[in-house]
Amino acid sequence: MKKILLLGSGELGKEFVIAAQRLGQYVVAVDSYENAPAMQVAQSFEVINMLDGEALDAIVEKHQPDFIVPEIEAIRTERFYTYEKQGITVVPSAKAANYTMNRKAIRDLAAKELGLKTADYRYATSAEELQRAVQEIGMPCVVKPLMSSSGKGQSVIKETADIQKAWNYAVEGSRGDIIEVIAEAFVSFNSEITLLTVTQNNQLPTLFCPPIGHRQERGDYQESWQPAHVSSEQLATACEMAKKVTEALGGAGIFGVEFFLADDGVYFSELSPRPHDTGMVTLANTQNFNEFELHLRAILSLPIDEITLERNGASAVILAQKESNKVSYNGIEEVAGKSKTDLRIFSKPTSRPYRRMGVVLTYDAVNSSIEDIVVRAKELAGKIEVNDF
Ligand SMILES: Nc1ncnc2c1ncn2[C@@H]1O[C@H](COP(=O)(O)OP(=O)(O)OP(=O)(O)O)[C@@H](O)[C@H]1O
Ligand SMILES: NCC(=O)N[C@@H]1O[C@H](COP(=O)([O-])[O-])[C@@H](O)[C@H]1O
Ligand SMILES: [Mg+2]
Repeated sequence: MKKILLLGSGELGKEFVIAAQRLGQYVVAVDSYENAPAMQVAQSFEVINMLDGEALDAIVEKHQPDFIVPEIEAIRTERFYTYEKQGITVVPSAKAANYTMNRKAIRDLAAKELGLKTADYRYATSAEELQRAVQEIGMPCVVKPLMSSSGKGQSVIKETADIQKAWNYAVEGSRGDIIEVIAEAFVSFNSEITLLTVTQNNQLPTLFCPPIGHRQERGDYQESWQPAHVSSEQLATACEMAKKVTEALGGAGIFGVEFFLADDGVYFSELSPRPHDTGMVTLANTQNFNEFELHLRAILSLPIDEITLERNGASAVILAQKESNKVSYNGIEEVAGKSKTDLRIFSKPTSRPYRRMGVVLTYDAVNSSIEDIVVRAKELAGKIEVNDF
């Protein structure tokens, strides 16, 4: 049995812990608040501020884990290099977690070092610098804090009057201590995908899951589906780029590599060195192993014979509308009564506007219409109401 220190205990962590429990592992789930989803199913838990390096050191020292598995980006990841030197395996690697928590590190690696095609981009540390950046890359463009996730602090500049607003919004939405933003040329893509990529130990080959399509609003995913319609040329290009970037980051585990598919080619956007939110569609048993099981197997160096598409599926998010610390749900019975449908409520102890509280999962046979499955997921997610009790 291995001891896993899971840093971040949201919905993705919860499914990962379930996968770990099923293979007899021990998990200490960590987050900034009590009763977080993954804590509800782990053997043990800790509540700390993960951006506090000393607090991190203390729990690593206390639990002496075999593996540290980051589940969110907002962690004092610089400390990971030290843990790695102490002989702890940071998943997938200290470099992967550290580079991806800062958009600058991962973007420069992808675009400059590895030569992957990305949107044109500039960095800015003030509203004036942002103005210059916008002049250079043109409008519309997308502004994001260097440190943020799930669309926090992200906005689109369409005219000069938006620049100051975009700067203020990015600063407000920035996590961590760096006040700097990236401005990216707006890519008018036809679709976007997540390519779940599994790197393995012992010289075993990198594996790819069938591509996942998704739709985003406010920088956060609303529906995802698998498989996405992608031409074989585009898929081959995406796989090649995913292989390059995951190899450069090192280690074993699953990565969610995000791409924009446009008329002028495939753009690398960013990646998560961990299960991806859009990959929750694999909870509809679209594959022989879901993304959490794949992450665990890769970490433990367990064989993954192959990854196969078992059926088509979709996920649609259930969002809260208001703040509450007494959350309950209406409509579960109605959704549960539908065929080829399932759902997950994450059991987050509190809600706030737009907080993701659950997902509805729909599926059908491999040759069925993906469009119909997505429509069904979306419609059924709309039937679940997050309420006070
Ligand atoms: N340069 C761009 N051109 C067009 N759309 C973009 C661009 N950058 C981001 N977007 C849109 O915004 C979404 C969120 O962007 P991104 O993935 O960079 O944000 P994030 O905060 O890291 O989100 P998450 O952590 O949930 O992956 C993208 O999936 C895409 O729909
Ligand atoms: N795009 C990243 C992502 O989906 N992360 C997932 O959301 C949780 C935070 O949710 P919360 O903000 O509702 O606590 C994280 O812990 C992770 O599971
Ligand atoms: Mg993203």
